[in-house]
Amino acid sequence: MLGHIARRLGHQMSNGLKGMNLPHVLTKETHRHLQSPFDTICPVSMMSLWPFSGKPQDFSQPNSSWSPEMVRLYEHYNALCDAENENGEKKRGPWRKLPSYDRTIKYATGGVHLSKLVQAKARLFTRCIEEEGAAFEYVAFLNKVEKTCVCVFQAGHLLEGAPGHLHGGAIATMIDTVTGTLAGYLSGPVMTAYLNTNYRSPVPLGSVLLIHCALDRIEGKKIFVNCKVTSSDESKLHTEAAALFVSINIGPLFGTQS
Ligand SMILES: CCCCCCCC(=O)SCCNC(=O)CCNC(=O)[C@H](O)C(C)(C)COP(=O)(O)OP(=O)(O)OC[C@H]1O[C@@H](n2cnc3c(N)ncnc32)[C@H](O)[C@@H]1OP(=O)(O)O
Repeated sequence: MLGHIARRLGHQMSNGLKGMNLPHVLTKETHRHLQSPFDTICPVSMMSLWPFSGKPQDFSQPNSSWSPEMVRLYEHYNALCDAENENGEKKRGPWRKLPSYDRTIKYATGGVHLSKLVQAKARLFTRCIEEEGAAFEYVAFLNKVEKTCVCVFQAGHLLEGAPGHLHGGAIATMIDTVTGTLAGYLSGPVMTAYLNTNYRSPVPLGSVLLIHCALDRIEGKKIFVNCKVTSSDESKLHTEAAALFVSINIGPLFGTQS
């Protein structure tokens, strides 16, 4: 959700804004992002990545735990990121693969409720387990034309709820993550106000799922997003959800009201 700000901040810092008040920069970024929701999406290789310590790991790249179905779907959506024009030349398609790191803004100050120790150890919930394949393996793609996001998700063995099946909270976590990512790319920093989830059929552990999210509407500060979780061939509906995100001023998260 805040990854775009980290990337943009990196660009600004490399251009000599070091020492600027961070919340002030972030607020400016929020406004800039609101005006131009998609132009911050760029390939990882082109990003300036301060405030990460070095080049952060993109966890949404294939690893050895990914099943053939997971890899197939990754390659399918990855291929949609490139398109050909009528002359057969390659150009960027409407889809973008979104990188996924284990933190958003690694060295940002603040987290007003956190001790420095906790702050230093903080990790994005879905990226907090180091064993590949054990929990949340996923990759998300964003379609800037359709204002949709699709996530390919492989549910690992540490996510058990009912015996042999995926925990409902883990499903909700992924829905929150993907709908929140879409809302964030559309409107800048947001927080989940509600997430209404209907579980239609249980998900066997180890399954590969598709999580399709689409913008429903934006009303002022409110971004409404709907979501469907299906089997990888889309024949079985597992979960439906409707989420409301509210645009926020992220200053308070960093210890200031401005
Ligand atoms: C890359 C990874 C992405 C991961 C994404 C994960 C995102 C998260 O999980 S965030 C964590 C969970 N969410 C939270 O902790 C949020 C806690 N709640 C809050 O902070 C606030 O209530 C917040 C920000 C949602 C709204 O507060 P605030 O900005 O003051 O909004 P407020 O002015 O009260 O309301 C704005 C509008 O939203 C509406 N609204 C706010 N909350 C709700 C709600 N729960 N239900 C319905 N409508 C609501 C209000 O009625 C109002 O509508 P209108 O403009 O039509 O009058």
